[in-house]
Amino acid sequence: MKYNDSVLRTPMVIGNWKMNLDHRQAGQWLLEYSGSGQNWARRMEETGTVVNRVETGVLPSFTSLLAIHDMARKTDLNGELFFGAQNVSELDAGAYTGDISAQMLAALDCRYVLLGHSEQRRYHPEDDEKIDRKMRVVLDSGMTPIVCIGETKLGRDDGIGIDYALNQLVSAVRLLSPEDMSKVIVAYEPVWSIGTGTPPDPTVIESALADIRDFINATFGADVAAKVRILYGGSIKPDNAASIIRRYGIDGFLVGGASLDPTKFAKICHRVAESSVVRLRRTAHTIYRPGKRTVEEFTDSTLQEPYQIVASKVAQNHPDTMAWRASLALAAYRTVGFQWLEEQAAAELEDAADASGTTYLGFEADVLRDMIWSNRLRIIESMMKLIDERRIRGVFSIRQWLIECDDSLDPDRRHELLAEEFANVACMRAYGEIGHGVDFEGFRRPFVAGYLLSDVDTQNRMWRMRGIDRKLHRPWKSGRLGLQ
Ligand SMILES: O=C[C@H](O)COP(=O)(O)O
Repeated sequence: MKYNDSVLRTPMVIGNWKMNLDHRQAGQWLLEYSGSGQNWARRMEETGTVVNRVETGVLPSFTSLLAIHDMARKTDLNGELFFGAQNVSELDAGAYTGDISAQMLAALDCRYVLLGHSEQRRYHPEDDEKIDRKMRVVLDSGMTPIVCIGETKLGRDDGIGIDYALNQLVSAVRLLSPEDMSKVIVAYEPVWSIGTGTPPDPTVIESALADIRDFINATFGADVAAKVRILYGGSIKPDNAASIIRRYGIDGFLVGGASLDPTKFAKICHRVAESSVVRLRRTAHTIYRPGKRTVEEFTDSTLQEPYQIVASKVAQNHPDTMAWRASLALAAYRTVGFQWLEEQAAAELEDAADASGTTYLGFEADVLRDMIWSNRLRIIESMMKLIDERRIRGVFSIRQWLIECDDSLDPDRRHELLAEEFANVACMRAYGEIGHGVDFEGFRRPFVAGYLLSDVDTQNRMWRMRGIDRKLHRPWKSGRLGLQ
């Protein structure tokens, strides 16, 4: 598995209350959140939706920390909602009027300490050197630093957005060992998006976070890069959370304004939990091509005889179109390297002895599906190669992704569809049903489509895979964002 695979990390949502909510208001917030906030989790459990756990936490002011600490114990939120501080002194103890030490925060059971927030950098003499010392004391006290980085509007206009943020990260983590670094959380917050209601385009966030993770990989190695959670912060609201979290490699949010309202905060957590379903299991069901939303359209425009006829026949025989979408999906898998999928599945199967379930090419269906999922980046790379060689054309994607992309769906409906999609194993069933009558080799070369199990921006990913210098990639400047 690759270090940039989101499935490796638990997503998280952290509310930064800044200088808001005194200790009484904080108590009230907690009561309201424990009512509204937890309902979504229960609802998802009741409907049988498997969700990845979302780690949630708040960063109250120093004066509210004790109240949150005590209240969390009294409500059923203990262990469900964590908390931390918005800053800390880099010094241990002594005559430092107005400072709060890491030891004091640890004694309050703080889990996180926010470091280097742009408002601290702006309104206080918070510099990179101080931040790296703070990082040390926080880690030594057993807490988790959340280090904020992000460019100003000036940096963005100059086209040095992510480089500016990366420089901040370089100095914040320069004293850390790989082991220390793996405990750190990074929050990318472009300063110009904080409190403005205008986050960057999701594809830009995705690209920035990928650059940050690439840097961590290059500096600390792939194991560390796979563990570090990278959050986005800046104007996150319930309305935009879903479209951002579904992008590749985004591990959650640092939420300011919206976290002051417990209901909004809970909704954001809900959106992240829903997305985590998709992040965990993106089974393949759909052939999709931009502008051609249905499989029928895709087939009519892309497949040639005799394969078009085969596909249409399958469709007629399977009014549940999901089934034949799945057949095409599997044809695509087969196109790009079933051999290594089979090899890996075989290795897995040595441990999974139960051969009594549905089998596919001798493999237990769930095992094979998981193999496909966990190796999807490799599949994508193979597909990219085939696209480059012009051996396949079109774009291949997944039904969950389509559902998520469909802005006409209201959140409840989207949730229903995702749950339904997640629950079914049509992919494997369909193959079992129709596998005998279809000439998969026939599907192979001319058309079965290209971009597999991927929610990444095609253009960016291709560049990255080809090792193109990211400095040449200036989405900030050129305004060329997203899928071209
Ligand atoms: O720490 C949180 C960020 O500064 C984001 O604040 P915001 O959500 O109000 O834009």
